[in-house]
Amino acid sequence: MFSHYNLARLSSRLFIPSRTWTPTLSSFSCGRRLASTATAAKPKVAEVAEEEASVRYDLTEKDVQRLNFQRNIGVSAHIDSGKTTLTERILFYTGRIKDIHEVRGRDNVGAKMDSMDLEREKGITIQSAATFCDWMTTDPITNETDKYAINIIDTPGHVDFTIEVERALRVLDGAILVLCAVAGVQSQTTTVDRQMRRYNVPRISFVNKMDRPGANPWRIVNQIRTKLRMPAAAVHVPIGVEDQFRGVVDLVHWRAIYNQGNKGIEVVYDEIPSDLLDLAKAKRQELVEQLAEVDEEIADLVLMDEAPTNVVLSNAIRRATIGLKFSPVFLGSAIKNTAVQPLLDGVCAYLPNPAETEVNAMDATKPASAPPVPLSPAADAPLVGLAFKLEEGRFGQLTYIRIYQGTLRKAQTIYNVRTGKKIKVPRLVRMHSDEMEDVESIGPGEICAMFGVECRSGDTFGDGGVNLTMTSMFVPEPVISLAIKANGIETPNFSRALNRFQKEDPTFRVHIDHESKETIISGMGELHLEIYVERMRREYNVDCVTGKPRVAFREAITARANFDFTHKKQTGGAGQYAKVIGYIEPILSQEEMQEVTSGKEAQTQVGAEGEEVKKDKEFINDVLGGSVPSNFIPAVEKGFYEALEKGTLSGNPITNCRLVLQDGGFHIVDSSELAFRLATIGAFREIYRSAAPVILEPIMKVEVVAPVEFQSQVIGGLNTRRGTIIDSEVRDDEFTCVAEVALNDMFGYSNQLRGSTQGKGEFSMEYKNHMPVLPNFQKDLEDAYKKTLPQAKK
Ligand SMILES: Nc1nc2c(ncn2[C@@H]2O[C@H](COP(=O)(O)OP(=O)(O)OP(=O)(O)O)[C@@H](O)[C@H]2O)c(=O)[nH]1
Repeated sequence: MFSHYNLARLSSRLFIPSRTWTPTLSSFSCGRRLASTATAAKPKVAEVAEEEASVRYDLTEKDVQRLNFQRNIGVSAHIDSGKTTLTERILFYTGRIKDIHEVRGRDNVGAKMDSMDLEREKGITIQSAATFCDWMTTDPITNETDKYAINIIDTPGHVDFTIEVERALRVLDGAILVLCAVAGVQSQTTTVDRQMRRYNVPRISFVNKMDRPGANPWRIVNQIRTKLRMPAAAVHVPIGVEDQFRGVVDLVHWRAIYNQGNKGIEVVYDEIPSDLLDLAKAKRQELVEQLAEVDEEIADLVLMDEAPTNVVLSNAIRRATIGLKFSPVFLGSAIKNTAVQPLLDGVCAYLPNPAETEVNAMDATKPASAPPVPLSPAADAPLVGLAFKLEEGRFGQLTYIRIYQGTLRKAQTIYNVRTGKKIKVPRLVRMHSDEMEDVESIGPGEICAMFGVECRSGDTFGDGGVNLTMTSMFVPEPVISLAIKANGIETPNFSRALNRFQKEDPTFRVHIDHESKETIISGMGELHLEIYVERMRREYNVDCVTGKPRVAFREAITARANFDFTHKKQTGGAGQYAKVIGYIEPILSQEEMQEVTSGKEAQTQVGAEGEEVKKDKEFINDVLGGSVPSNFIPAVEKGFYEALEKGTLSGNPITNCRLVLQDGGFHIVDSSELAFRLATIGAFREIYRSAAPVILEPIMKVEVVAPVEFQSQVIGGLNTRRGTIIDSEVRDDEFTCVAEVALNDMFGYSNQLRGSTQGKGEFSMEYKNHMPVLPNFQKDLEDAYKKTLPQAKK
């Protein structure tokens, strides 16, 4: 048996090809260093790592052999960069599909990974799709061929479906960041970059669309360095540009790579064309220099004026990539079937295997502050798996699960750690987009799906051996909402569909407005909600009428206010009596609040019990001496959270608020849970205005791309919408402008942009954060809300 940390040494003795690990002590120690870098954002890992080595389950030789040739990767990018087109090629070259079908292709089949009818009609990816394939790669140094098993998740690019990217990255070990060779780093690229950083996901970059007029890979490499602040260098030089693009120079192994045969299926290696030799030498030197900035071994060689060998270079790229310090940049054109296979070789060579990613869980039996428990991808260890995505399939609920530790078997009894419920796994499948393959068991480090298992997205499963729960993923707050009702008589399918979608997608929320009795759905954008309304019609046969989309405003207090409130009611029979004393205050400063809402830190987390823990709402019980009996404290807490549901300024939920209960009073007969709940709500409403509340609105980062001649119209249009221009870039005949605009000012923008650019402008927007509205607008919102209140209507 071998300890987890001995993996590197063991690998060297057993089977690891030279390109994946340098079998020396230095690679071992580097592995440790990288592990701690990779988990820098997670608490107390360093302390734990030292002690926990003995707690970790040992890996067997079989484990190591399997894990070394296993990769779990995601393909993420800005909308329309070519992720689905690229994944289609990957599936074709790995033999997973027999032919290539294009997104919006003339054959009307559509790409494999866009399996929903809606996706094929709209030509966009809505849900992430999982698949797996095997890739045979030949080591250019040893000439040995190895088979790698790759799980791939293709994620949507549109920001409205950002949760799909979020949950995919949560369970992946590495990613391909796709960029367009013309547009480069776009708004959604920065979002994906942030998400990759949040989950410590190493990435290789792929500059796609090298065949497009205006393709310029060097500008894109530069943008990765400056805009994403990620040290990067190309590992390829293009052979031919734009429509002449026909292959790449491999700078690491010093050779030319071309595609031949049907749809580029054959990879041909050749000498580097003589006219590219100088450029290739300069770019290899640039690669070495960039690596020297982040890797000691290469830095030492550079200092001694020595050139690294191909093996040394390749190992350094791997180390630095896994260490989240560097991104190698590959070039290609998915649509022209050029240089996709070298990217697959790059996935195997430079992205980590499941054992190289440090993963921690929380002990569900201990408080949240207890140190995390590191997991080990050993097949014989107790099972720990995370359900990261739910989907309604033809045969019931399909639950996607990533196994972190142990083995999941068909017919095995497993436990949902949150609910403690026992479940027998009825059916286990490996997913290939909408098709599936039945399997008997799934080992650690793999992704599969179970049928007929009731759970929530984010639940952890175990086999009873350990009681561990995985930490949560970031769930952004909804920015837009609309009222919805069935067209005609409401059937049970109406609520069935809404329940289903809420369970699948944590960014989709449903609530009933108690005053207007309307059902309100909220989400990440108009398209997001539109897709669900359409799915209700198609999948549940429910035609819906929707109201006008409304911005999801929020309220927040900005100052502390003390309360001393008595709730008293005497109406004949038993009375009601409760007294509460304490204060409310903001938890975070304005700046901190903006950080939280922009997702730099997880705002909504799932605690040990699986319940949502809102970091921006907190109740503290500071009562001493029993002035409020302990059995009434939960009622005070409940009342507080109830009061937060609806602020009295505009009727929107209140965030960033802490209530501290310090004192109170009770009556031996008349006090009850109801009385304390009502007393807290009363106290809160009474002093709310003294806590200087403000209304917050979602601010969006808007990116517009249009031909240069329309630049002034576009900027003028954004200015009239009170936008702040934060970046703009002019390329040959196109320009990009990035602005921050309040979502409330963005309604109707697509029509305006179409009109002012003769239909040639495009825009995308993503949620940035919530900010206080201007005082006059706050007054308008308050007045409008007052008119909707029952007393105003009388
Ligand atoms: N010129 C050129 N066009 C490409 C290339 N790859 C993809 N495209 C085109 O770009 C468009 C978008 O491609 P998709 O594969 O749907 O992009 P995506 O990133 O998956 O899109 P979403 O999932 O909706 O974000 C399609 O019209 C493709 O044909 C390429 O290498 N060169």
